[in-house]
Amino acid sequence: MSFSNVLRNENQDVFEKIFSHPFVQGIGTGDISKEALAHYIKADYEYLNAFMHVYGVAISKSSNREDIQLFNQQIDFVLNSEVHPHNNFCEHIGVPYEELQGFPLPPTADHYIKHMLYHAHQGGIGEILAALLPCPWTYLEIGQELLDTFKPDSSHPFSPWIHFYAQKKVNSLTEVLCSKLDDYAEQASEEEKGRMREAFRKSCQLEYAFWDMAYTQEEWPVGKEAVR
Ligand SMILES: Cc1ncc(C[n+]2csc(CCO)c2C)c(N)n1
Repeated sequence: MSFSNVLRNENQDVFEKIFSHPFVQGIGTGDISKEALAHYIKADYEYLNAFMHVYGVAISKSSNREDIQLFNQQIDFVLNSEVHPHNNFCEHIGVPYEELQGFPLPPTADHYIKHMLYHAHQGGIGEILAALLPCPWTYLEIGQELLDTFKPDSSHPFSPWIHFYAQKKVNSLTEVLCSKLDDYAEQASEEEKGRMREAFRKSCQLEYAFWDMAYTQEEWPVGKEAVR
């Protein structure tokens, strides 16, 4: 079995918890509060900025053009395509996207980006890929699950979001990251593979926690007002 499939299998428990989370199920039923959607968009906009920084660090550690090309393609997707699912949520709640940008991250999203940046700076390309992979992989499977279960048509408020993540392009972006991770895993020591497994699992847990953060509209318990 490939290393990426080992990672996927040993995190089946967390993937299932993500599919059944009330925010994710709410995308399927079309029923989520406007406040939770706005909270999600505010945090995700900043999260995606940090995600591109992680790809930037990966580019700086790349030793060949094939890897640079792969990370560049992922940045292009985040920059130019991921605005579509965000716009779907924004249109639904009737708030312009621009009004939800530039907010400080709540604790869980802050934890998630710092976890990825830690592996970006401390690890090699294999470890960075392991930390990044749950991000497209969980969204691809959420899209596929919601498409199969709810079969949204054009009257469904989140049909564009569901179709976006269930699409072939997200599948191929995930597959290419998996096969690159498998290449690096073949050369990696047992210790390095241990760090990859740890990074992957924590990102899965943080994907779950991110949905929960948006659903509960998590804030810092004290000192929320910015100090300038
Ligand atoms: C918290 C959070 N996790 C995952 C995604 C989805 N996503 C982010 S980047 C990317 C492309 C992979 O390079 C995909 C599919 C999101 N928007 N927010």
